[in-house]
Amino acid sequence: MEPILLEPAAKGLYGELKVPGDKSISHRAVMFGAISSGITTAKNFLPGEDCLNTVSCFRKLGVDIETSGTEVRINGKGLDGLKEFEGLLDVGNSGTTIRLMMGLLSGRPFTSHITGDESIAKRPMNRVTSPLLEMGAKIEGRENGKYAPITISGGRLNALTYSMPVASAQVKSAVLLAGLQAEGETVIKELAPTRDHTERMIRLFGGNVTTSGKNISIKGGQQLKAADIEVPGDISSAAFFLAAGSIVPGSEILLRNVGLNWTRSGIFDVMEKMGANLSIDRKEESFEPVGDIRINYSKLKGTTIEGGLIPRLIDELPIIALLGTQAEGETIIRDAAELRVKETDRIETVAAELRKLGAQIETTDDGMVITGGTNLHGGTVSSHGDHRIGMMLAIASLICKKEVTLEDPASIAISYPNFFTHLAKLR
Ligand SMILES: O=C(O)C1=C[C@@H](OP(=O)(O)O)[C@@H](O)[C@H](O)C1
Ligand SMILES: C=C(OP(=O)(O)O)C(=O)O
Repeated sequence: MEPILLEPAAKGLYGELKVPGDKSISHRAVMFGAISSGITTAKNFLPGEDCLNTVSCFRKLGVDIETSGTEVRINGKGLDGLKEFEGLLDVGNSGTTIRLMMGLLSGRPFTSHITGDESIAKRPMNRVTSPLLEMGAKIEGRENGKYAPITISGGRLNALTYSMPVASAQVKSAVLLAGLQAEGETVIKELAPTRDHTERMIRLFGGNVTTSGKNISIKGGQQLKAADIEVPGDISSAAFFLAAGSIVPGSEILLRNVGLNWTRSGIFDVMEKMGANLSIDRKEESFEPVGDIRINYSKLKGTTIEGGLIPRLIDELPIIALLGTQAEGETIIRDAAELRVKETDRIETVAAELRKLGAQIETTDDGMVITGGTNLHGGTVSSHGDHRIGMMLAIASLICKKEVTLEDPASIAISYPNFFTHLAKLR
């Protein structure tokens, strides 16, 4: 796709939006629908490229899945309904798809080959390979199973007690999906709480998983039953408009039906600490909490973001860095080395691209130090194929003195296909 020219905002952003369905929950709706028995329907499903790749992989594994816009119907035949696919299962750009599928396919009695794009080929898979090997799976990949393409010869698994070396919902979910098929009880010990959509979904599908402090346990041999799901709006997508509303003077934006799961809502803690004018109207809770969020422009102040807060806002750190450039004083991000192994090295990409617009950001091993109160000028920047970097830069362009040319804007469709239509609605 051609670069796109983005004009600064002439006035405040105003209006209301329903952001698309949550990416993490959409992936899991397809996966759990596929391994349960009966018809699962998901409404407000995210038709972004990552989730469509999950659909395509499960179709290849023999699951009948119908999609129509944001509605998906999955005809699950239980775990045994998955059939060997001799070709390549291609996850595209989606880390969630490859890592969760590795856990699931480790317990299936056939061989699977999983691959993805250039970015996936650079992301570490050993964090998943290693507990799965301990459970008895046979996994091969480049550099001793560290990188995709990955080949899994699945079969009987033994339960495992696993202390996670990183705070990662993808690793936790992969081990849970393997644990669901293993002999005995698998116990996962988390370093810090990470998103708990897998645990919630297992319960919604009639399974049993227990959480006690940082320990999560699951017994093998459970059969899951189909469920009907209404996917909440994605808080990680909402975050771009929360940021826009709080840095473009005169703005007032209402975001409806956004997921408010505590394990994902660290962005609220940070924005409140920065002095953002944010109010949340919580709705009655279903399997995931949802509500409406109103944001008004206000002056921000710098803050420090670290420790257990990081996994609760990991995907929001690029847009939080932009907030930091506009706040009074310094904003410091620490303990976020995980950013280096996302779609791009998000510490270096955020800093390099925002510097092109005039920001002052120093990178550290595990974060950034962002100087506040900087005026951004125009320029040419790139998403580097990373959807969150692309959206962050598009929001930055609103407060730039001159136009911004954004290269590789197509990547935004990975998680937010109608992002530019929504942005135009608010202008
Ligand atoms: O489980 C998930 O759906 C996700 C977990 C996070 O990754 P990690 O588990 O690698 O932290 C997050 O960054 C990703 O966007 C989605
Ligand atoms: C890191 C992300 O996704 P994934 O790991 O699924 O590629 C993301 O969406 O920001």
